[in-house]
Amino acid sequence: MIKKFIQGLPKVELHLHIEGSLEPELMFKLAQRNNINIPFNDPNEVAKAYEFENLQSFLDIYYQGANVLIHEQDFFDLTWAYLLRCKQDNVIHTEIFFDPQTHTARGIQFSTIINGIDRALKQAEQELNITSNLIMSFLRHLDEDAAFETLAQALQHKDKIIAVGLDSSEQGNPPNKFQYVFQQALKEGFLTVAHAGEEGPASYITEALNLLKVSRIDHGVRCVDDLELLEHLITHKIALTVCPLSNIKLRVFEHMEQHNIVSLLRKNVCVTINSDDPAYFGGYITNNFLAVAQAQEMNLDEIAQFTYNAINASFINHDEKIRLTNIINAYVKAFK
Ligand SMILES: Nc1ncnc2[nH]cnc12
Ligand SMILES: [Zn+2]
Repeated sequence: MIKKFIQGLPKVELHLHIEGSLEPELMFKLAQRNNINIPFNDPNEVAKAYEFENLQSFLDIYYQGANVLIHEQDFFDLTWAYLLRCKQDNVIHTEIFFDPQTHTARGIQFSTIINGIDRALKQAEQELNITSNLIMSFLRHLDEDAAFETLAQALQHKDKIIAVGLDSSEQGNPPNKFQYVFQQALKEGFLTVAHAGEEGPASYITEALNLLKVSRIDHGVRCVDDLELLEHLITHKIALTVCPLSNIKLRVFEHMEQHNIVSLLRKNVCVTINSDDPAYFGGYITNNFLAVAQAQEMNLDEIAQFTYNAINASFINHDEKIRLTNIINAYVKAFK
């Protein structure tokens, strides 16, 4: 019954890297189409290579996979494939990241990337009834000057980007490294988010809140190491976009039974369930819900609360939040 409830539940995703939705089959297709060499013989071999020790061992393979993305149509195809998966999973709204520097470093134009992604998002609103927002993420292993350059490129596409974010290798690359570029992004009217407290310490979460003025924290599971911070998150309703299967694959937690997301939910932290890089971590959003529910017993109201939290933490306007909340209310009522 729980499984059926989760499958049918309308969902909102807030933490998805579009490059992380590149399935091995599409990677192969694009490699052939663009004449790019990849170090695998077939899609099965790719999937077998996805055994990770930590965040860095994943990132090394993830950036390599992105090399097959060259033309605007490639970025469209990548995004469209993800949106079709969203439809299957009953996702009604999604806020996705893209990493422009992964591509501009290879000579791909910023406009090629964003126009392909944006075209798919607009088509999904028309044809699939899925709304979306796009978040541009800076790579934190690069320096702040490179982030400033990327921000300058984004200014021509302000209408397509709602927020800036911060991702890639967390440890040793604290939020304070990017405080001036985030200040500038805020001045330009972008909202801000940041990956913090995934592998890095709770102090990175505090820094992201204080220096980068983030509206929500991506991952943030290490917040439990600082009780004052935990209280702050609860009082100020600051959302964490948690990615359960990612956390297991990257060994943030050893087993799903030990994951702290359900305990955080019961402490009234605004936690949400997301898929991060589903092509690499073995599951889209429904599978993330199922994996948590299989490992830790929850009732239907607790499961639905993840979606209510995601609606509240999303970057849609008040009227849209009410519209989506009513959709969930109707689903929960009909199911019971
Ligand atoms: N889980 C993750 N953490 C940091 N950077 C990422 N880029 C893609 N997935 C990421
Ligand atoms: Zn992420």
